Amino acid sequence: MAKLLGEAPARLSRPSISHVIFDMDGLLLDTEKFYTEVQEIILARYDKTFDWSLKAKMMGKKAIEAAHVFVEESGISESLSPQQFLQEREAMLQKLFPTSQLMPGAAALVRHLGANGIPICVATGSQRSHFELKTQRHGDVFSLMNHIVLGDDPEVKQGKPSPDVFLAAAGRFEGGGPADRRSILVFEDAPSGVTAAKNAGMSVVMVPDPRLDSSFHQMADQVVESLLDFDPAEWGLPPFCKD
Ligand SMILES: O=P(O)(O)OC[C@H](O)CO
Ligand SMILES: [Mg+2]
Repeated sequence: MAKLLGEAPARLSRPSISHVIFDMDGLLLDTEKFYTEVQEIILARYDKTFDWSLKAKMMGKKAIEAAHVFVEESGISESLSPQQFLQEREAMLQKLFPTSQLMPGAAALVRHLGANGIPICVATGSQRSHFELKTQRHGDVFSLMNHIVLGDDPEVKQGKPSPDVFLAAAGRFEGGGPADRRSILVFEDAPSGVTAAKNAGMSVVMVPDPRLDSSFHQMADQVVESLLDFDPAEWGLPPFCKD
């Protein structure tokens, strides 16, 4: 099976990458499954099914923005407000988040780029309280980041697909980051995140969940099945050492 799922037509003009920004949920950490699980439980109470077309519209967004999508798109806004939805899922999420695991290939890629002096950071829609719970067992990886920009950062006025979180992340690299934003490579799993990175003028590798409709792959510059399949050398980044 091909590990490279897609390639944008502009492959030959691919820029050389100097800086890397990682998304967190569903990209570095396997936390998207927790959101799916609790949202399935909540919708089941209304005799409704949580499916991947709704998931695609929610993932990557700030909590309150995703909550509006959830109650409106599922047709339960008369019974449950976005705020009530967030309160209800919070208790379940707080139990699940500390069990978060790294996605395949995440630790190796972060360590490789860090060891080779590539400036790296995280840009997530996740709020600080959730970030702390999700990363409590993964300080060794997250401590390698130059900085981490969270969804409740004052500079992030709007969540993804707004470019705010990626522009804030770029601006916090030494010297304000590279002038040519295309030389920043963003790793993302969510449609809203890929759009946000493109809105910020950056290059994007998408690592989508296989259940996500492939029409969402189109905006990404490259689509891979797993971080294990990413080849840094294709982007002018230091190559992995061959054993
Ligand atoms: O994918 P992230 O890291 O931007 O997180 C967004 C939400 O917390 C979950 O969809
Ligand atoms: Mg994500």
